[in-house]
This record gives sequence, structure tokens and C-alpha cells, in this order.
Amino acid sequence: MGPAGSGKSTYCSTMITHAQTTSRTMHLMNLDPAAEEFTYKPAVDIKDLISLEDVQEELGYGPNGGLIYCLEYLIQNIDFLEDELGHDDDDYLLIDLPGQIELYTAHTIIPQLVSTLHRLDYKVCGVYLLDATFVDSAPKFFAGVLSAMSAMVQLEIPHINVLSKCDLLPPAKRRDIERYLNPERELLVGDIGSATRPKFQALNHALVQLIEEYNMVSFLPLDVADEESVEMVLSCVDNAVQYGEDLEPKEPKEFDNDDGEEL
Ligand SMILES: Nc1nc2c(ncn2[C@@H]2O[C@H](COP(=O)(O)OP(=O)(O)OP(=O)(O)O)[C@@H](O)[C@H]2O)c(=O)[nH]1
Ligand SMILES: [Mg+2]
Repeated sequence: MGPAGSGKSTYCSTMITHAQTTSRTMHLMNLDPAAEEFTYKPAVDIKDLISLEDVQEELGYGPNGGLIYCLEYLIQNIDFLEDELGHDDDDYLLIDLPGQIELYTAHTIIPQLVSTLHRLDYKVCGVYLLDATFVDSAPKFFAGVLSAMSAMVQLEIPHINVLSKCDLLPPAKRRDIERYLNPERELLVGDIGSATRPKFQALNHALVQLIEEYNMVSFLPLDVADEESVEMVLSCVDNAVQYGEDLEPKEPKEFDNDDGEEL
């Protein structure tokens, strides 16, 4: 999840590339009906169910309304998803969503999708991306945190915040951003206080308290050019969904005889 252009699709392809280097399989589920180009072919694609172009042409919707229509259509035809999904115990799906922010704040589409996945026994973790190059001041950081928080409270699933595009930050900006990865209350109050007018002080305090109560202030930096950084984000998501805990160790095929018995 995350605002338009925050790096959601890049996150998905980066994780799949990384998984391949560690002989792990991940599948892409594309739920962005406007997505046109893919680094990896999606295993499940909303465009096989409904096309944004058709919706715009036939129903006269604009791009944003059309997109919401497509996702609502998916929820009404959730059998499509159930039929498309594999039934492997260790299926790992990366679900790429569109960037319309209202999807994460106002609509019930994503919560409905999550409950379908839960019904199908998937463990779901929300990963919310914010573009690090935009989060360069306290007010922008707050705006980003509040958007991430509204997704989190709506979904009630394990939630991880990621600052994307850290590779684009010059070293000095990187140090600035590090202040916000795990900031102390005093830092937040101080920074937001000096960036806004005194009359907002009470509001600022209330916001900092809210952010603290939801334990929302931590962000993981993601530099897609740095394998360690990619691995760190992946292992936090793995931990959140307890990936691997239920997996049976697999016997290599050559140790089975023709009857499937172990030798
Ligand atoms: N250098 C760099 N560029 C990135 C990174 N992530 C995304 N980009 C670039 O940012 C632009 C948007 O990235 P996408 O991955 O398409 O973002 P998105 O969130 O899927 O965008 P929408 O689906 O349109 O909401 C593209 O030009 C990407 O190449 C990153 O980690 N580093
Ligand atoms: Mg995208």
C-alpha cells in the first residue's frame, strides 16, 4: 500500500528478484487495474476480471472513479480471486495495490479483501510505503504517518511502514531521515512545533500522543540497491506473518523412490 508513485510495484519486483536469489518462490497479485507494465508476470491479475479502459469507456467514469469501480467489482466477484489462488501451503503472495489514497482511508474494499484472504487461511501483513524523498520535514512526516495510520486502523493486521527510495537520498538527507526512523517524542514535538505556528501547539501534542499510542513512529528504510536493506524489510514481514513456521521440511526429490517412499 501507499500513495501514488511511492514505490509499491518496485517493492514487489524487488522482493521477487531477491527471493529468486534465495531459491524462494513469491507470486505477484496485481490489483491495480491501471498497471500496464510488469517486471514479473502476475500470477493473479485483476485485469483478467475487469479492465479499467472498458469501465471508463462503457460507464463514463474518470480514472479514479473507474479504479474504485474495478475494485468494488472484484469484491462482488470474489470467486475470481478464490479460483485464481493456488492452494500450496507456502504460497507467498505480494499484492500490489493502486495508489489512490482514498482506498486506504474511506473504502471498505481492502478490509474485505483481507477478510477473504483470512478465510482462505492466508496470513496477511500490510506494508505501507512512503517516499523517503518527500518525507524531509516534520509536517510531511506527520502527513505520511497519519495516512499510514489510517490504513493500519482500518485493516487491523500486522503493519509495517517502509521509507522507500532511500537510494535516492544524498548522504546528508539520509542522516536527516534517520532522525525519523525511530524518533523520540521530544524530537517529534520539537520539530513539528518549530515548523508550525504556536496556535497549533495543542493539536501537535495531541497528534504526537496519537502516533505514540498506536506505536506508529517506526519506519524501515528501504534501499532497493542494497541487498541487506531488502533482506531486513523482508525478514520483518516474514516475522509479522510468521512465514516458514508452519512449513514442513521438504525432502529433495532424488531421495524418493518411484512409489514416493523415502529412501
Ligand atoms: N531509485 C529508485 N526509484 C524508485 C524506487 N521505487 C520506485 N522508484 C521509481 O519511482 C517511480 C514509481 O515507482 P512505482 O514502483 O511504479 O510506484 P507505485 O507506488 O507502484 O506507483 P503507482 O502504482 O502509480 O501508485 C518509478 O519511476 C520507479 O522506477 C526506489 O526504491 N529507488
Ligand atoms: Mg504501481
